[in-house]
Amino acid sequence: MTGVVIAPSILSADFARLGEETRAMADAGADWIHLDVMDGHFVPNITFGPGVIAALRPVTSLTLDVHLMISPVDPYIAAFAESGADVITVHAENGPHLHRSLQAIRALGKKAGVSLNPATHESALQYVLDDIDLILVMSVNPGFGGQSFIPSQLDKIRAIREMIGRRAIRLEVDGGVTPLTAPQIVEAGGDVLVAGSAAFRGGQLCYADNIAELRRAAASAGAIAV
Ligand SMILES: O=C(CO)[C@@H](O)[C@H](O)COP(=O)(O)O
Repeated sequence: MTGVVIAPSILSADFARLGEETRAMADAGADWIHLDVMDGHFVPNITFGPGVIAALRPVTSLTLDVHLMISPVDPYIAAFAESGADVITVHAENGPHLHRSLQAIRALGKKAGVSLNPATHESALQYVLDDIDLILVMSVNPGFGGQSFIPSQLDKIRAIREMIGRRAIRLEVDGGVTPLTAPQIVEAGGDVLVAGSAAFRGGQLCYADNIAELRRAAASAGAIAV
């Protein structure tokens, strides 16, 4: 559980070359690959399904961190588990049976995550804390890359870090993560940084520098006031 994980979001990759982009990010020093699954219903955008994740599985041994922004989610959990996902995250806002979804993910041998939209209070996590491996704070409204970090989410990250206590739960933050916001996020308690635009900007020749810059920024947390 030590160290900050850098997880590039392939939402910002060149979709015509997803395999090559995933490999390039792995070679550039990424820790995990974050995959945003969107259905055009739970969020106003559509991306890809388990077939694409299954196609990327042989490309890298890095953790495939799958964020399901789909509703309903339960009928698709098994397909995403079979696709080779390592972590499967569902939304607390996604229906009345969050606990059941988390049980289903763990029963399939995968790590289970819960995500909260920016307007959702952290108390939604209270009764599932012993059923999860990861909490994902959306620091933008989900659907698109390139949005600005919503500062109010720093208080939520702090509150969730308190709630986690000594449990082995990763606290992931996604949306507007850049070398400027990363120190504040880590200072507040985030330990997995999902970055789309900041990781992929400039093309493949820049990926190693982009990852290194995010890592340096995360490591500088503590040297700043928030
Ligand atoms: O899930 C999402 C957006 O819904 C994110 O993973 C974005 O891909 C992050 O993009 P940037 O804000 O880092 O550009």
